[in-house]
Amino acid sequence: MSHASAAQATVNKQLEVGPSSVSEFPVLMQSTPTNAGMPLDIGWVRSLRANRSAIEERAATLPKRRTVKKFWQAAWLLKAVSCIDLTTLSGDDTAERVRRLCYKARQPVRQDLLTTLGAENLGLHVGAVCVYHAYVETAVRALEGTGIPVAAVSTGFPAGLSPFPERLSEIRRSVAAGAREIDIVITRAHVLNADWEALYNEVAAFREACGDTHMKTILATGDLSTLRNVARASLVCMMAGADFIKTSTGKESVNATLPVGLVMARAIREYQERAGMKVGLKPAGGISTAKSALDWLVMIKEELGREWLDPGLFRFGASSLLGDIERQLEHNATGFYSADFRHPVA
Ligand SMILES: O=C[C@H](O)COP(=O)(O)O
Repeated sequence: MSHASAAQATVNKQLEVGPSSVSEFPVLMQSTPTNAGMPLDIGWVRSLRANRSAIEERAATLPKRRTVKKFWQAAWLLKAVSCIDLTTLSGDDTAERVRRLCYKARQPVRQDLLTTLGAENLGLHVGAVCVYHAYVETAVRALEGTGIPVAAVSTGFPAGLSPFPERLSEIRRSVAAGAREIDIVITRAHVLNADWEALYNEVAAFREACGDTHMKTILATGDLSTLRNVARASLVCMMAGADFIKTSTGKESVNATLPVGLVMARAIREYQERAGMKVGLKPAGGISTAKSALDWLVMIKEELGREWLDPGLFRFGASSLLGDIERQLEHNATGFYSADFRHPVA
């Protein structure tokens, strides 16, 4: 067995999964569309309900159901790293910051820590680097030869209110600049007005503009008012061809929460059961601790199964999560916590 296979086997064992396969880890690069979509089924959309108190209760118990400790915790955290869309979406972004982020994306965890954890042969890197259109080319150049895709936020991110033709051409420009993943934002008013046809047509047009490029659909759930709206909007976006549904832009006042994630995960499950297609989930916004990353992974494993614990079907959109995970991995490796400044991201 090669070093990489041995490391793979260890990680898989610690994730309590079946036979080891080196193709499962390091990172799978599924950046081609996975969801063909289907015609809008308005009856199905309107049939979706969400029982807030049951969902909140389930979300509250999830983190207590599985405590992931010691080596098992390190394996789960390495998996979390492979699922991060390492993000910078700030008004003061610079080419230099984006290049530093890309450098971190290639080597997300210090080599000495990986060696101590026996994970030096995993070829670990993050799921993608996520930037504004203005920095797509910079990121593509900085990641050349790594296989790490660049994701661009698009369609008038974060509000999604620029003129429709501009939103379409923004997608096309980012694709032409080399983005392999496009994170679009929906028009929240379509959801709030229950205009499912308008939402479907909008997302289907974005899908077409993306061509073969992987499309993540940001619902901005903090703006959608009810969990029922979250469930219905999730389903409409999947019917319109979203490869991933993503919770938030990171700019709403409430971003990724476990109850919202649960509703979206169940919509994904229902879509798979009835339409036969697998759609990914990307919680984004405010996920900044190793503990919260583990809570999300546990939720995904419980609701969607081991298959979804993979960058092809699950991503964290996060600007500051990686530093805390690396710090926790250092604790796993050495028994000591180090200061935050020892784990800079960009
Ligand atoms: O899509 C990613 C989010 O904008 C990142 O949000 P964050 O800065 O709160 O981690």
